[in-house]
Amino acid sequence: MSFDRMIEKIVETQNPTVAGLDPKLAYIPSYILDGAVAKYGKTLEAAAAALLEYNKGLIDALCDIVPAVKPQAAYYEMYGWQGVRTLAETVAYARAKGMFVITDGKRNDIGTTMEAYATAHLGKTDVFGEKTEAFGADALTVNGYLGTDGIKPLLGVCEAEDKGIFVLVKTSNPSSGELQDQKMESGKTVYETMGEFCEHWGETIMGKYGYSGVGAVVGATYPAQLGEMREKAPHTFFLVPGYGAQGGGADDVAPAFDKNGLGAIINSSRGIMCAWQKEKCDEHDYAQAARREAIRMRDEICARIGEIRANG
Ligand SMILES: O=C(O)c1cc(=O)[nH]c(=O)n1[C@@H]1O[C@H](COP(=O)(O)O)[C@@H](O)[C@H]1O
Repeated sequence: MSFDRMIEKIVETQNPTVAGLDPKLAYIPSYILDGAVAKYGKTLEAAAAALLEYNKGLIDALCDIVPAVKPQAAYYEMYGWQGVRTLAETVAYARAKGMFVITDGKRNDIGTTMEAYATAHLGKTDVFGEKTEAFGADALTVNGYLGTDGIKPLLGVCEAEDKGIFVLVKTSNPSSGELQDQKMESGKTVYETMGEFCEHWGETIMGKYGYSGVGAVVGATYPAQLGEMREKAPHTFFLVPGYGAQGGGADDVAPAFDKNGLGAIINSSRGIMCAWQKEKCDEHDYAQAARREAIRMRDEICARIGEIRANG
């Protein structure tokens, strides 16, 4: 019902980061692609099989040092139902390896439809009287801009199934300020107001470490807002994308953490997935290159957190 399981995983691995699994065929070594095409031809089935093999390699290489993965649903939907099957298989594989799985779906709709999304990704679907996990993630990214009735159905599922949600508050993209930075009649910005909603929505699903099961997405590309929101939303755990490929670094993400070095999990997708291409190493070494980048990222961020804690 909260992010306690994720926090415990972060503490166990001493690593407040999440590896994004946003696979594209262009990132996948040719030996994997060739094998899939030899088996299935140039089909969606082949693409989906290649994605799965690539993801499994990454998960195997990361699962003992990185607490969580974040597959972004769009990269799987791009390959039709075959791709969506790979999403489900990726979630199951990562969970079986002990990783906390955040499905990045950014879902949003009216209450009754959100109930269906909540059931699909976090809950159990009623199949002829039998309750079965459909996708089975641990957390889901959602858009809260439809208001409370869109979020409420998720809270019930989070409480019953020990799951969490991350609500978009201040996104990492260049245009995020167009709407999110606007001042409302209250004098507060839109993102600040959404942060207040997160604090409120989370009240009924508080965890033992002071954070609720309602987290917020706040981008690494806006460090000042990260620091502002850390103060204003003290019970809201942050998912922080924008490190690496979007330009964010350790200094930028540092304000996301509380005085105990908790409170945030930093995502890198392309930075980790494409490390082998950046390194220009042998393609068979792609997963170990991802591991090297994940270790570099962890050490850089942990060193920065250590400095902050040392300086009070
Ligand atoms: O919800 C997200 O994860 C998200 C929110 C946001 O504001 N910005 C953002 O980049 N993301 C996601 O975080 C990932 C960033 O990927 P990289 O830029 O490759 O590290 C992608 O899956 C994005 O969809």
